[in-house]
Amino acid sequence: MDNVNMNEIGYKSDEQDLFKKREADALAIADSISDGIYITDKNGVVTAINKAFTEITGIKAADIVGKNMQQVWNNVVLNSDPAFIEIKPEDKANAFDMFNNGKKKTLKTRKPCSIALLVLKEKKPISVLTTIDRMNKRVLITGTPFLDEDKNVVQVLTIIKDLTELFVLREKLEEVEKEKAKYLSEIKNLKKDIKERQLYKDLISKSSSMDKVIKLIENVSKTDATILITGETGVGKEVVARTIFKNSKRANGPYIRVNCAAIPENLLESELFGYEKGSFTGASQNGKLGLFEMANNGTILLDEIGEIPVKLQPKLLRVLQEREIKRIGGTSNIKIDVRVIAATNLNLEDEVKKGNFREDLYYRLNVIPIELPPLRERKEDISLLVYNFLGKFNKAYGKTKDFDITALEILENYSWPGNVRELENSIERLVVIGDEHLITRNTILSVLGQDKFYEASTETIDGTLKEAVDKFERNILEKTLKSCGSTYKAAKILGITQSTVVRKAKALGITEW
Ligand SMILES: Nc1ncnc2c1ncn2[C@@H]1O[C@H](COP(=O)(O)OP(=O)(O)OP(=O)(O)O)[C@@H](O)[C@H]1O
Repeated sequence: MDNVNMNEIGYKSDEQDLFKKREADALAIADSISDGIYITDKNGVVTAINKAFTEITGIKAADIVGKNMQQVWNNVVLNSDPAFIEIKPEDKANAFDMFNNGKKKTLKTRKPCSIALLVLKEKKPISVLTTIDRMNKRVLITGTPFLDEDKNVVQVLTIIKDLTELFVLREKLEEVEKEKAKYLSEIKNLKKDIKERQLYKDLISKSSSMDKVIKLIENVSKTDATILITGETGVGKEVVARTIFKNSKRANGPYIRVNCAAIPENLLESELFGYEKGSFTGASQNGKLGLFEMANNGTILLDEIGEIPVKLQPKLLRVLQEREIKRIGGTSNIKIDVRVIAATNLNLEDEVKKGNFREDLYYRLNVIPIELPPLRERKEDISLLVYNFLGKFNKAYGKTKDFDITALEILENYSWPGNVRELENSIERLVVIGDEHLITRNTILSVLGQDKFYEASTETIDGTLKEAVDKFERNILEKTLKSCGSTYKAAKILGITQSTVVRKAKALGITEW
């Protein structure tokens, strides 16, 4: 610990001896502790500092010892510290929280000044939290007065506790806590997501157009409204109907699917509405429960509704209007509580115009229309469907097949006229056929047929055969080069040499990929 020559500050020699003796021990102890210490006399002159004081404040003994704190403050400290936050002695243990909450104006802030001088003035212990900017430190400074018998301050002991590391740790802890909270909420959301997706697990999609459909499904599932699902063959109309059923309050009731196109016209009526015993030649002696009755308290899907014979349409209209059926040969009406979902790949408005479908029945069915877009209009769904089907069929056939990037690209670019059904069947074939682990573009072309994937190039071409062939070649070469990014890889995929790829690309004017 560095201290001042006692003569210089006016101590008598016997006082000096006593003082020095006592101090010698105290100073040795002071140097060994990690808190910064400085002592000022009753005039505010610094009489001693310890080593930690210099380490924490950067102020050397020569700059401070023997000098008045006001002078030191003016020369060294002033302008470097922001406002002091005063901490009551009893709050010192909670200095961290005090500092963080200090910005909340609940704590008294003081104009930066020398704590020793402040203690001299106010004659009481004072603690402040502040920063020493030039040392990049956060500190708790506590000044304690030593009073004589007349309550005059004879000395001030100021201790500077370096809290920087603790603050850094505290901040890190807070960051970790925040991260933890973020992850916990993410996990919660994920679980919620998975739970929600569970309801839609049969309906795989990520396209925005299918998102809209899912939103609509969510909204209509909870109602009993009649729904008409339209869309090309294989787009997933049945999947949507089943999803609505599973999410409805009728989920525990029956779900009956009737393919109106698959049942012969003369049988459809008895299938739908049932018959009383002996009501017609060949009828069962016990009569028969119709599908509407079987679906009571549940849901009936009238698939391929566009195919329902005109003769039967008034009877169906009556069921929708009155919510009751009459069995063939029966005399009484039977009340039924069935939610009706109809699906078709025909344009029912056209069928109405052609006279094949009753307009009133169309309106009764079309209360909530759900139109499913064809797969070619939601290409974003293809990769997700591909990998889902790949997983499904790998599991089913005990395989571990995978697609390479060129394979996925060719699948994404195909127009899939048979929609998801065609895609699903294609993936099944690709998994079943062949032993190679990796399904490549070539595998697809050979298993599923070249022609179908080159349909885009079979459009009518004006010009000579050579021009048509060139266009076709350029198309294939360009796409392959773009998808794999190298002439070597393209050569491998297309089954030609790399020099042929380079020569053809040059001849066909393909310069970038
Ligand atoms: N979004 C989807 N996610 C997963 N599988 C789907 C999806 N859409 C359709 N499928 C699958 O595709 C096949 C055809 O679907 P679905 O029978 O629902 O089509 P559809 O539109 O009713 O066809 P159709 O008009 O020929 O009756 C089914 O095996 C079904 O599981």
